Amino acid sequence: MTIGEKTTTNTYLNYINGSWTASSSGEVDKSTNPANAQEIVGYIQKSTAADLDRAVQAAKEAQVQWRKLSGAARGDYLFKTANILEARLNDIAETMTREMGKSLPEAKGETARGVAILRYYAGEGMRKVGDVIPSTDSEALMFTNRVPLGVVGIISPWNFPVAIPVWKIAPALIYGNAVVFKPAQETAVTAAKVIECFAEAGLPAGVLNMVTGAGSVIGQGIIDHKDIKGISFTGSDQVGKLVAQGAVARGAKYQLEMGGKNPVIVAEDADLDLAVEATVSGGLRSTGQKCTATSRVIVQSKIYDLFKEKLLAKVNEIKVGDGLNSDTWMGPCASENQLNTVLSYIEKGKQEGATLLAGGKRITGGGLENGFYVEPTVFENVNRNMVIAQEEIFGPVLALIKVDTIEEALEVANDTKYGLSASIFTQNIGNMLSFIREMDAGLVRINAESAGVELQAPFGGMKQSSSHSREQGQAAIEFYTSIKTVFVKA
Ligand SMILES: NC(=O)c1ccc[n+]([C@@H]2O[C@H](COP(=O)([O-])OP(=O)(O)OC[C@H]3O[C@@H](n4cnc5c(N)ncnc54)[C@H](O)[C@@H]3O)[C@@H](O)[C@H]2O)c1
Ligand SMILES: O=CCCC(=O)C(=O)O
Repeated sequence: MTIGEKTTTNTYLNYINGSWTASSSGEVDKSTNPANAQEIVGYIQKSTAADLDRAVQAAKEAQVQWRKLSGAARGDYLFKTANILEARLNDIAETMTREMGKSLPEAKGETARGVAILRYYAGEGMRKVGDVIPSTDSEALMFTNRVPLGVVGIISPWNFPVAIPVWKIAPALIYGNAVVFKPAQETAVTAAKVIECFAEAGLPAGVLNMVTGAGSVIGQGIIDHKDIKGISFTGSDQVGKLVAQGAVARGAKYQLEMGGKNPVIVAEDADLDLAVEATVSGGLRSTGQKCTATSRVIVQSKIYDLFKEKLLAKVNEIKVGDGLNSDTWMGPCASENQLNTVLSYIEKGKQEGATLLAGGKRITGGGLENGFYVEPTVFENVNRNMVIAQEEIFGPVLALIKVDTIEEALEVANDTKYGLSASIFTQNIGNMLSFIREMDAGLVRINAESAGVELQAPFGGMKQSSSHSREQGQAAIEFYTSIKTVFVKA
């Protein structure tokens, strides 16, 4: 520890074959608080390929019995886990805020979402998994059944450290798979606390394993491991492409959920106060670090000036600070790397000729000097080809783009490689229908912000935002199982 660092630290271990275990490397990484880089939240294992191997072997052995349990019996473990997570909600949410910076109310909301996801998938153990299909042979019975993949590898990002792991682990388990989970190293303490809930629920040893460590070692190890039959990945499109290439090379199933460059269209007939509220919330909550965050604000020229004035008034009211403080609306960027990425995009925007209307700088005063804070930032005079209109920034930066017509708005909205989420504010049914029909995004929202995912509905993107698969709701069964068609004749 260097001088000035403070810690209440615990060291968090890997969870392998039902035991909390130190890495064979003997090395740990530290997880620090982005609101105050001198505070260490915990130490986490810097694992090796040998640790991963042990986890995969344990999962492989445990899956043999796990898949034989009824869906209801597997569901019971998820119900128990949900109750434990609910009882620990405050502690886990606080850890999340300390580890990645989002405000405590948002962290509590996310943890509560984790509880609801567990209950949803616990119930899924009692729902139908197949269909009876008429055979051409009148004496035969033909139907479909679903079988688990075996061992699945789960690789998750740092921005939703409870919800994303849970929305992958819960369906994987309920459909009879065993899991090897690699969380983002930035939020591995929160992840360990979530896994503690599964362990406390008495999940059989080996069914769920967690191995923390570098993406290039443990993530790549999951991609390459011959005994991992499916990989569910959420993260950047650069790493997602590596997952896809590696999985295809060895014939493993894979699922990718990646970035977004999500637009909101504000039509001239929109309720402007609602549109402003949703743009600020959708673009700047969680410091803009949601894959569904609004980053392009496409506004019809007739109401552009009024919308801009209202938007800037709201943005200027935002209170930035430590997410644990009750008056904080927006916390820091999740890491120094993330802060530097955001600042470099802001510089790029200025160089390309966009006009800075608000923010644009790191915040170092008022007790925030040890954190990775950036001002909520708004640009105008952005054209659709600029880097800030094309690349995912993953920070609190809004780019205003003026258009004349809804047709032009849709054309601009679709003009990126991404297609995750999008929203429109309008009262005109024709505009709504055009948007629903023509917007290339996996999630389209009318008169609602671009962020906000419901656990019972399919979630995923079009174009380069995803592998065209869907997570959550009943859609999850498509990834975590294979269909077996059964023909029976006495
Ligand atoms: N579409 C969605 O559902 C969704 C949700 C949340 C975040 N995201 C995206 O995630 C990104 C931010 O998260 P991030 O910075 O953690 O992403 P990232 O791609 O850097 O990391 C994601 C995970 O991949 C691991 N990883 C890194 N290198 C690897 C490698 N070579 N092989 C295998 N695994 C490796 C990381 O350790 C981490 O666990 C953004 O692009 C965001 O849009 C998408
Ligand atoms: O970061 C991706 C997930 C987004 C999400 O869960 C939400 O918008 O609610």
